[in-house]
Amino acid sequence: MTFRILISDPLSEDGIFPLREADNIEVVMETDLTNDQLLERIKDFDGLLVRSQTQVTKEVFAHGEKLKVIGRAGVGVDNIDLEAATEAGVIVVNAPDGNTNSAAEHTMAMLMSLARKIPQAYYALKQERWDRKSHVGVELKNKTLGIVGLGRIGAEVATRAKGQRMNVIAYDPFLTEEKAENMGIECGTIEEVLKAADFITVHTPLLKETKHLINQDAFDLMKDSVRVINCARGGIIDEDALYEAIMAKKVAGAALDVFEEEPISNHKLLELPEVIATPHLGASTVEAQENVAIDVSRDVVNILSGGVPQNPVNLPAVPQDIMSEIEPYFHLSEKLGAFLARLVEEAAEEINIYYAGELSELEVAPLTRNTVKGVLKRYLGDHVNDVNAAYLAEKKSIIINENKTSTTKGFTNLITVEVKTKSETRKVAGTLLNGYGARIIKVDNYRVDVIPEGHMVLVHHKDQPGAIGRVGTTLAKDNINIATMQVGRSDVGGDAIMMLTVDKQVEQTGLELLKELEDIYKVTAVTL
Ligand SMILES: NC(=O)c1ccc[n+]([C@@H]2O[C@H](COP(=O)([O-])OP(=O)(O)OC[C@H]3O[C@@H](n4cnc5c(N)ncnc54)[C@H](O)[C@@H]3O)[C@@H](O)[C@H]2O)c1
Ligand SMILES: O=C(O)[C@H](O)COP(=O)(O)O
Repeated sequence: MTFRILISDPLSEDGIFPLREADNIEVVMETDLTNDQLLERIKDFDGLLVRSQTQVTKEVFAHGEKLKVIGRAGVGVDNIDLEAATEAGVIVVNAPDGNTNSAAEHTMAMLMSLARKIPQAYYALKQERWDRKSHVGVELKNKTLGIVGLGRIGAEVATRAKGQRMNVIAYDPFLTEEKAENMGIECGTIEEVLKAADFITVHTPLLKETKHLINQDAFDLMKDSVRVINCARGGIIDEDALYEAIMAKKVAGAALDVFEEEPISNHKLLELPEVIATPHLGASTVEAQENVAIDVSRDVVNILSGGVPQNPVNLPAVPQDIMSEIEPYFHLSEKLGAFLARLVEEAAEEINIYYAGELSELEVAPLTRNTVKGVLKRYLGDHVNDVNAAYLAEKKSIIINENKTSTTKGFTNLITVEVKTKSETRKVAGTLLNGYGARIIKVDNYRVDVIPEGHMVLVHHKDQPGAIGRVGTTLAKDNINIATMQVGRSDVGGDAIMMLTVDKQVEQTGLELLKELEDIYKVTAVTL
């Protein structure tokens, strides 16, 4: 099978070699598509690679029926509708590390340009104006830089600012006094940072909480003649409030690489001599572009070959060492979920998963997702995958519980899945036998030993002589060969089950005949 990948923003050709080298991937680069053209084109593609320009909207997912992966060659994913991606079961990956250095260097370039009015002076000179008076700057040495958001880029900026002999004070919800001390900077609340700084630079993502984080109230707290820099995302600084603060001489200068609307055109801010700007160039270096294209291409190849991505955005990342420990249980966990979903007659309201033995020591969240996927496929079809299983369960108000215990009743590992519906609770348990693979070892309270594969028939009956024979004869009349049979009973003459594996699927008419037999309560066919 060949997977088709559309690249809709300019990406480094040198960086996409992992895609070019993959035998089963065809790359198409079309970087001038309008939104409507993208909607038309996307239906033919399994993957889409973008930077910040392409808007990956809900409609893109609605049209992209074959889409499996969106790769963001960069950090910010605010141009991608993550909820729509998750709902559609499309995994989103990004490249969070590759452009950190370039973005930090660009921030420093903007900081210095702002302090020394280099763009304004250059512009005057280009216009043949030898104007030294209007372009007197300020030094960075001994000034305080306030950093809002001390993640990858913020921390790199802090190190560089210290190199300029600036004092640095930062606010980040995850910044501790101890970490700040180790970095040789000060840790403050956002108010303390805003009040103390001569220069303020923001390095948060654009989120609901950070939208207009720097607003009129924030400007009011700042020192007079403060200078502000935004090389993170347009919208973190309220552009209208910034305009007013510059007009009121509260803010002496602003350096902007990003804007609330991009591309920006004719904005009143750009007309102010205090404002210097670049058109979202923070990551635009040869090195950063190569790095992010390599990282994201590798993840796309990984995903399309069934592997685990390094930088998933809408799926919790699982470290490789943990993944290799739980990988052998993936098949079992999904089959248990799928098996159980066939046994219940109504929609699941609660799924309880119990991990025992050596599994109780492991990070089992990916197995839980896999089990839930197995259950939900019964109701929602192949559309359910690891990315959207938990999301879809939540949307359907299905409660998921994950439990661990070290006792295993003799098995080194045991997964028990219980599904509750409005009127019944059913459960199934399975284990991975060293060297023999997956086994279902219990159905409800009956002990069995069945490979969870192929066609099965589960018969609930009364423990009476002749019941087994009647089932065998009826199946034989339907030309169904029984491969294996397990029986279990609660007590002599009481309730019992037969678990048959058969060579071909028993059709509905065959099931009806079985159900009519004497002493038979219930018959369920399961194909895994
Ligand atoms: N201009 C560019 O071309 C360019 C290039 C790369 C990254 N970026 C942008 O830079 C920003 C930072 O990127 P990064 O790689 O450092 O991300 P990161 O995730 O490493 O760091 C973001 C930090 O912001 C902090 N944060 C979140 N909410 C906050 C809040 N309300 N107040 C204070 N801090 C808060 C987080 O705790 C985190 O430490 C992102 O918006 C990214 O899209 C822009
Ligand atoms: O979030 C990012 O990585 C930067 O904003 C870079 O965006 P770009 O890939 O469009 O340059």
